[in-house]
Amino acid sequence: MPGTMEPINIGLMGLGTVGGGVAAALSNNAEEIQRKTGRTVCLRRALVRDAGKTREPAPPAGVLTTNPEDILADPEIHVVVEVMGGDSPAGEYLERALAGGKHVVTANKEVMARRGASLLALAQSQSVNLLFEASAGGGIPIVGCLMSQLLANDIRSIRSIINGTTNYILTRMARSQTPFAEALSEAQSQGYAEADPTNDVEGIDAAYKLSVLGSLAFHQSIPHEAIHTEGISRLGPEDFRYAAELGYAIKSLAIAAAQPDGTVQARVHPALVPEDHLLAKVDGVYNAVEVTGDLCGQIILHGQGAGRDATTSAVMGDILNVVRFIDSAGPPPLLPVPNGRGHQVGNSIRPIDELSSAYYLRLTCADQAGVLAQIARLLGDGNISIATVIQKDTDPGSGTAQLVITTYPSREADVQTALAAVAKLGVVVSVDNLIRIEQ
Ligand SMILES: NC(=O)C1=CN([C@@H]2O[C@H](COP(=O)(O)OP(=O)(O)OC[C@H]3O[C@@H](n4cnc5c(N)ncnc54)[C@H](OP(=O)(O)O)[C@@H]3O)[C@@H](O)[C@H]2O)C=CC1
Ligand SMILES: N[C@@H](CC=O)C(=O)O
Repeated sequence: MPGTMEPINIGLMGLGTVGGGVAAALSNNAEEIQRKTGRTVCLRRALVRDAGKTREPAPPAGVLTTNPEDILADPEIHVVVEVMGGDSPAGEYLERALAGGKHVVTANKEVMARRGASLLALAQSQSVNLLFEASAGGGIPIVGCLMSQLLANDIRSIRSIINGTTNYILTRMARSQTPFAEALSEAQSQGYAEADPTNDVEGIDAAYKLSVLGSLAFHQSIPHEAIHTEGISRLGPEDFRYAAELGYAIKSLAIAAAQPDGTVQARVHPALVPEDHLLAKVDGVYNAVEVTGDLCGQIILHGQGAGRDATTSAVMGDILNVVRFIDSAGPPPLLPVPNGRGHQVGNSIRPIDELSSAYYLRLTCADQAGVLAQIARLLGDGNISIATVIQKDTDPGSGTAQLVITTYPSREADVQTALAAVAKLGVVVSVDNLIRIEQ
C-alpha cells in the first residue's frame, strides 16, 4: 500500500456512462477529494473495449488501455473500480484484483448477485475492501444503509422500485401514452439502460439488485435464480387506463419479505399500487426502497436509480471510503461475508405459488349476457371472490368486449388453476393480463 504522502492510484475498468462520470469526478473534484481524504486520488489507467472511440472529455494521454493486465498486474494501482458490466470477464478481473491485494469498488449488480459471496470472502481473506453501493438503487445509499445503519434491525421486508429504465418506461406509458419501444429508446439514450435492455424490461436487473439487497437485509443468500421474475413487456396502454380508473398506478416492484416460518419471499413483477401510496408516486428514473425493520419501523429512501451523475455519486462515495480505510491503519474490513458471523448457511425462498394476493385480471370476452356469471362461477369454484368489475365495449360491432376484474386476496396457485379453466370457456376470447395488486 502507498505511503501516507503518496497518491492512491485508480484502475478504472470501463469508461462508458458510469466510468465517464467517475473519471470526470476524479478530475473535477480532485481538490475536494484531497481536502476530504488528505490524499491525491489519481486515475492511472482506464480499460475499454475500443480505444479508437471518440470520448467526451478525451481521457489524458496514456490512460486508455484495452489490456486488463495494465491494471491487474500494475503494483502501483491500489484500487480497481469496475464499471464494465456483465458477469464475465468482469467477475474474473475482480477475482484477480482482490487476490492481488487490490481494493475493489464495483457498480456491477450481476457480478455481485452471481459471485458476491465468493468475492466478499476473498476480499476478507486478503484484508482488502470490496464496496458495491452503486450495484443497487443508483444514487440511493441503500447498500451502505443495510450494511451499517440498519444492521441492528430485524428486517421484515423490502418493497422497492429498483430499475430506473423500467420505471421511466412505465411513467411515460402512464402519463403520455408513449409507446413502449419509444420510451425504452429514450431511456437508452439517457444512459439508464443496461447494455442488453432485456435485463431491464424483463426484470432480470431488478432481480440481481434484489438478490444483493435481500442477502444484506436477511443475512442469508437470496440467489437471483430463486427470485420469481416477471417483466413489463406484456403491459398494454389499456392496463394503465383501467388501473387509473380503479385508483391504482402500475409499477414494477421488487419485494423481499420475511415469512413467519423463517423463509423469505422474493419476487419482481409489475403490480397495481394504490395511487396514494408513496411507491405509486415514484416517477421517471427515480427509484425508492421501503425498508421495514423491527426497530426503525418503515423507512423510504428515494432518489435517482440510474444515470451518470447519480451512479457516480455512489461509486465515488465507495472510492473515498476505500481511501479512508487505507489510511485508517485499523482492523481488516468488516464485510458482509456469507456464512460468516450472523449469516445463515443455505437459503429458503418461499415458492410464489404460496403467495396470497389480490389480482387485476383483464379478459376479452364475447359481448353477450351471462359471460360474467360464468367467469364468476369458475373463479368461485377456485375460492376466488371478485371485488370489482369494469365492462367495456371497446370495439363496437366486433362482438367482443373487455372485462376487467379485481379479486380479493387469493392463493397464486388457486388463481392460476382457476384462470386455466376460465381460458377454456368458449365465451372467453383471450386472457390479456393478470397483475398482482400490492396494498
Ligand atoms: N448506467 C447506469 O445508470 C448504471 C449502471 N450501473 C452499472 O454500471 C456498470 C457500467 O454501466 P454503464 O456505464 O451504463 O455501461 P456502458 O455500456 O456505458 O459502459 C461500459 C464500459 O465498459 C467497457 N467494456 C465493456 N466490456 C468490456 C470488456 N470486455 N473489456 C474492456 N472494456 C469493456 C466499455 O468499453 P467501450 O467504451 O470501448 O465500449 C465501456 O467503456 C454496469 O455494471 C451497470 O449495470 C449501475 C447503476 C446505474
Ligand atoms: N439499467 C439500470 C441501471 C442502474 O442500475 C436501471 O435502469 O436501473
